[in-house]
Amino acid sequence: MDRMEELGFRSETDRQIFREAAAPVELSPFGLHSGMFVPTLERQGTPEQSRKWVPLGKSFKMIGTYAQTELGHGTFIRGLETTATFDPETQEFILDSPTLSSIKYWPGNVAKTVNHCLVMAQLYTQGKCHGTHLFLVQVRNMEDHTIMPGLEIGDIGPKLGFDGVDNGFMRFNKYRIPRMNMLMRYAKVLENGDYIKPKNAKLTYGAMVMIRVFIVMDAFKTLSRAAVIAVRYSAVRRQSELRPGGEEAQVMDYQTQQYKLFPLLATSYAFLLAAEGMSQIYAKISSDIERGNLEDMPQLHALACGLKAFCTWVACEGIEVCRMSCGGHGYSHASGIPKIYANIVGACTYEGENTVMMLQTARYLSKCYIRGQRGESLPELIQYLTTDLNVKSTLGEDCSFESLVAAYSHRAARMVAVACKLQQTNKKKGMAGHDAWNKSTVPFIAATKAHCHLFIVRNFVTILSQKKIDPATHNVLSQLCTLYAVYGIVENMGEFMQDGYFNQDQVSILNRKVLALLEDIRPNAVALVDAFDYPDHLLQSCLGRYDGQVYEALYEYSKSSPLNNTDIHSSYYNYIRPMMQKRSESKNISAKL
Ligand SMILES: CC(C)(COP(=O)(O)OP(=O)(O)OC[C@H]1O[C@@H](n2cnc3c(N)ncnc32)[C@H](O)[C@@H]1OP(=O)(O)O)[C@@H](O)C(=O)NCCC(=O)NCCSC(=O)/C=C/CC(=O)O
Ligand SMILES: Cc1cc2nc3c(=O)[nH]c(=O)nc-3n(C[C@H](O)[C@H](O)[C@H](O)COP(=O)(O)OP(=O)(O)OC[C@H]3O[C@@H](n4cnc5c(N)ncnc54)[C@H](O)[C@@H]3O)c2cc1C
Repeated sequence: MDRMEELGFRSETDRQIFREAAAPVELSPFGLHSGMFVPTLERQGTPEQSRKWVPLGKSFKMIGTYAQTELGHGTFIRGLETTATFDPETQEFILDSPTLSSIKYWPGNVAKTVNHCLVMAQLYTQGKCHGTHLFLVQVRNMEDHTIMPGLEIGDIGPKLGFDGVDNGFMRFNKYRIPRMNMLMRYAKVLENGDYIKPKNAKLTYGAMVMIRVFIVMDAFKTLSRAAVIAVRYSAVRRQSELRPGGEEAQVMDYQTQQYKLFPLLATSYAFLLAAEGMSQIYAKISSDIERGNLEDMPQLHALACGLKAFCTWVACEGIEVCRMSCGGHGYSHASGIPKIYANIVGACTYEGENTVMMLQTARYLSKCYIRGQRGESLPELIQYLTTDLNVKSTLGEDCSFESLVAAYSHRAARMVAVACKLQQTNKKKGMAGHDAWNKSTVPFIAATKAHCHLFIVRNFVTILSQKKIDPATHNVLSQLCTLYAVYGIVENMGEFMQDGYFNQDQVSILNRKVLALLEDIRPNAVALVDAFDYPDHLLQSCLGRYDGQVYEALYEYSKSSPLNNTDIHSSYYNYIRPMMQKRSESKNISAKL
């Protein structure tokens, strides 16, 4: 913190980069404080509350986290059971965990680190429940860090990853906080207990929308780091004879290795641009919301949910491909890839379980489809839904950006239409609305993935056609953009071909194009990963070192293994030698027998 002040880091982006460099492998125990707790105080508190609390948070006098999930509920926020009951006599809220399943469970850094939490609880006043709201709760003594009376707090135990984060549990026993500790920017409880409702109940969910936007950038960061490691290692690693009798080949010269890695390299660039595009959309719509214009709130929610789910799913699958493309050394922590995977794969679950998030986007697409069918105007990002589905592809040998975007638009429009028609058929069969929806959610998930895929391809193409980029760089980025789009079609050909959108010649063109692009990208592959400019300190990888001294690094890494501190391990004296002695005695006995 002090070091950031010394360095004059003011922007949150710079501070985030510094924090990542300071804790390159383990996630910072202050990540939720800076990334969720402080921004939520800023966005959900009244101006007075923000003025009072935000400086304390930014100066780390107050260290907090976001405590919403309970043992019994994480996804279904409306089902949360923690209660906050207003007591007009004392002007306090009484927080309580009425059931075992209501115990807060998972909140990061709640176990040992933070002294405050933003707690999501069902608000009761004048005997009526008004749904979930956020409350600022002090959980530890500011003098000696002991747990406040009326609270039970602890760590939830080992996890797949997130080792730097003390995820904890927290139980309230009639725990009192001042009335003014309810975040009251959008909803209020007056001194007499009257409840003033917000313009939209989902404004309370704003913190999660913000983090989902950040997670799209996390998907880029983690996938690109794994790609850097795998591509650099593939340039160093020589294995097997590509030409009989010749020298062992760089594994990057095998077409299969290129087909594994280069589309992931292209995806990394696509996700970086998508994350920047998503952030710009978030900045614009969230500022509209803060000024009271909620018109585009549904569109923001739908886009953030969909991209968060799509990008984390693809990134996690891609990181695993990078690990496996490094052979045995990829499985070692020396590669740096297992830790990258373990720390990002949780993002498919937290901040909104991916399937549930995709269904939120699907719900929005379903409503837009109906509006489109009625001839109503649609937001620009959704206008493809009115695409004429009778049109066939004009794709030629050049696989132009225009023909590729048209293909993705057609695929998404067709799949949304199929899912919506199934939902409508279910209703016509007499199903209740919720059953008609549930019985069409599998096609809706597929359609929503196609919707997100279109956003990323179109965004990549738009940036290449709008931004001023030098011709050489533009040429290489265009190769990556074309590879990302063509690879996506080849790998999902059924969805593009189901209605005969492509003819057989066009399918052959696409299959040839994806292989030709691998050869085009091969000469620039290392330069394209070097361009991410991740320092070795951040990658923490013997395989992905900039200097390529992989075997020297692996040997030094292995020698540093704690098991090498002694030549003979205590297990020999405690177990192996007694076992061997027992065997030899029993052998003598059997020999005598
Ligand atoms: C799944 C959710 C969104 C369901 O919420 P619910 O209240 O049940 O709403 P409905 O599904 O009934 O939808 C009603 C209506 O509201 C719209 N809507 C929902 N959410 C939002 C939103 N955030 N912004 C705007 N609009 C929203 C929805 O589209 C519907 O609109 P209609 O026009 O169709 O009526 C909700 O339960 C949810 O978000 N669940 C996920 C919980 C979650 O994300 N938890 C995260 C906890 S913090 C964490 O995980 C931290 C991790 C560590 C780290 O980040 O490092
Ligand atoms: C590493 C990590 C860190 C976390 N940090 C925090 C934190 O700091 N603060 C916090 O409050 N929480 C935190 N969480 C909790 C996290 O937010 C929840 O786990 C997440 O929201 C998923 O909810 P759940 O666990 O109830 O999953 P569930 O919803 O129970 O998921 C189980 C299955 O049910 C399915 N499902 C659920 N609802 C539906 C539906 N409507 N339609 C279709 N399928 C459905 C899901 O798709 C999934 O397959 C963290 C979790 C992890 C893993």
